[in-house]
Amino acid sequence: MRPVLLPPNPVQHFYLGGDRIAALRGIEPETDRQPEEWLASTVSRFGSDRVGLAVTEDGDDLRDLVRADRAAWVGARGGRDAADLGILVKLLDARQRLPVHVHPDRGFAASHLDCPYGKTEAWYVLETEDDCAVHVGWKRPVDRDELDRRRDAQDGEWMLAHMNRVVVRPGMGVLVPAETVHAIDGGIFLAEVQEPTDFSILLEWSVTTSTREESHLDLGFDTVMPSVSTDALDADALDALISTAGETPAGTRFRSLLPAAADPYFRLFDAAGETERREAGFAVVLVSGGAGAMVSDAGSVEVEGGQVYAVPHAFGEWRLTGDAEVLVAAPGAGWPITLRDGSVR
Ligand SMILES: O=P(O)(O)OC[C@H]1O[C@](O)(CO)[C@@H](O)[C@@H]1O
Repeated sequence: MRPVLLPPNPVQHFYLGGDRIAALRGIEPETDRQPEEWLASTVSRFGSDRVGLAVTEDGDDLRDLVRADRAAWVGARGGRDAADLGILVKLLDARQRLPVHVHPDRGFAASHLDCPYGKTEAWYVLETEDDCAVHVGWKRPVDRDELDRRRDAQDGEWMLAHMNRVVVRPGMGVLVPAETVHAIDGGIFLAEVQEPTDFSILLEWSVTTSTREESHLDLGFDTVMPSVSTDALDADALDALISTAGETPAGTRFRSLLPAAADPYFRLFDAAGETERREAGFAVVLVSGGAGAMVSDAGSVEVEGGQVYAVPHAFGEWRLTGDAEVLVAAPGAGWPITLRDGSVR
């Protein structure tokens, strides 16, 4: 089985952006609020059963292809359901600051949302304007009642002033554990790898087209606020969430781009040129530049900058030839066993 080419799959959203995705993927944005593309997604937006789903060039839902031949796509038993690929990959092209928001962990999702995944996520910075930052975790512990009041007053300035501000550069990776407050400045273009859900708690809906009623997962703030951490994320803990491997050029080895703490959830690598062989396994490949081929015993696929592929396990071990550069996203180490054994929160 060979990798499947995926046409652009832009997603309309509640924040501005999308021109850099359009340029990379060779499309005209339909609106100025098209800031995300969901790559190889077999999950849809919260509240929708279609938006976000990847469709192949032949018009098939990737979800249906995976369901029909799970062993070939995933090569392992288990997962949330027959279409589960263990990760969701997005391009995220912000032209305004994203709202301060939070995602639940697996325990909360299991007990309130009937889902074994939470939404731990990680960002890999592709491009940024000067002095753009991400905002991750609280600098000091915050009081829960005060946070409720600031949320009700939509006091985003207070929230940001209490959060860690990290100026980013291309090639930086940032892991955002579930329950951690976060926001992304306008001007940043990144690849995001996350657990395959769309569970968000918006603390600051007023800078978006979203409403308060759309901000608490239909569960009410009283229910969701306990999954918003009010603890401090201190300097050492923040350091452990940041990687800088990608600030030097990609080489012929598949190089891990995210902090080690991301490994149980998802992995992201880059490589370029005539690469070493990569193990078999489901992967999402973004060709970030150049041209070449993905080659395995199952065949060869010509690739060029701007393309996205879903690579099935049954493609086997593969390598890159030519002068293409790729980003490769893969499920976490030990997945899907880790989904049920309670070792990942
Ligand atoms: O999860 P929401 O509410 O769509 O938030 C907007 C975006 O923010 C992110 O969580 C990044 O912080 C994206 O995964 C998401 O699409």
